[in-house]
Amino acid sequence: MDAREMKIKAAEAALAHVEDGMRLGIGTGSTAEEFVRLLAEKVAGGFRVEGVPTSERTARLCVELGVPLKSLDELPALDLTVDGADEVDPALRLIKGGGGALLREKIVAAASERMIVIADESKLVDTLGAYALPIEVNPFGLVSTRMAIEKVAARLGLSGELSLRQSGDGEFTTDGGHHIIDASFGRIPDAEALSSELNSIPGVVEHGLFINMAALAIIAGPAGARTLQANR
Ligand SMILES: O=C(CO)[C@H](O)[C@H](O)COP(=O)(O)O
Repeated sequence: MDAREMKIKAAEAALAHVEDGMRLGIGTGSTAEEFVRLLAEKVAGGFRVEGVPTSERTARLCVELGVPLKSLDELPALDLTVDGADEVDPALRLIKGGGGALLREKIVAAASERMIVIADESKLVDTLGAYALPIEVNPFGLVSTRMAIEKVAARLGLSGELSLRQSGDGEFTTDGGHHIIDASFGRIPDAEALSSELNSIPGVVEHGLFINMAALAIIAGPAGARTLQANR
């Protein structure tokens, strides 16, 4: 089974949690897109859902495939969000934002009764941090914000390269008009402490640590999909 097939397996298993009439947060990335494709097939067969996309990219795919969309202001409380992740640890702490949508992803997940994460098994780790942590920052005062990130990281015994994400023609810009610093801290032993320290920096708009948000993770490997439950 190749990586795409594993993503499809995870997406299929997540679809089993979606009930007719649900208000759904719809994630971003290649795994979430497999979910959108499967959801669109069900919608074409008469299944009713209303989706809130977590990015312009996801919105475009939903429109193309006929998945009905609403804005989060129109549907401010959602039943379920299904989204991918860059890393998942055994406590279902996540690193997200590889696709640059972490701010809307976190807002949508927080507005949802439940979040289900779907991923292939390469995303499952013992400790978060091998994947560089995306930190969404306001373009104003970028150098000061970067220094503040280095300072809080050092207080927690973390260091590593902070690189401003680039796209083809300059700095990568998120759907909200911000930039992303990818922080290669390596192992993050205390994700909760890093999360609250980063939240205290004014120029940090949001970061990719999702803690106490996912209720279930559906992880697909060559033998099929298995479900991990959060112990809360
Ligand atoms: O957080 C994300 C986007 O901001 C994605 O969920 C994450 O990057 C995983 O993407 P993929 O399913 O393509 O591996």
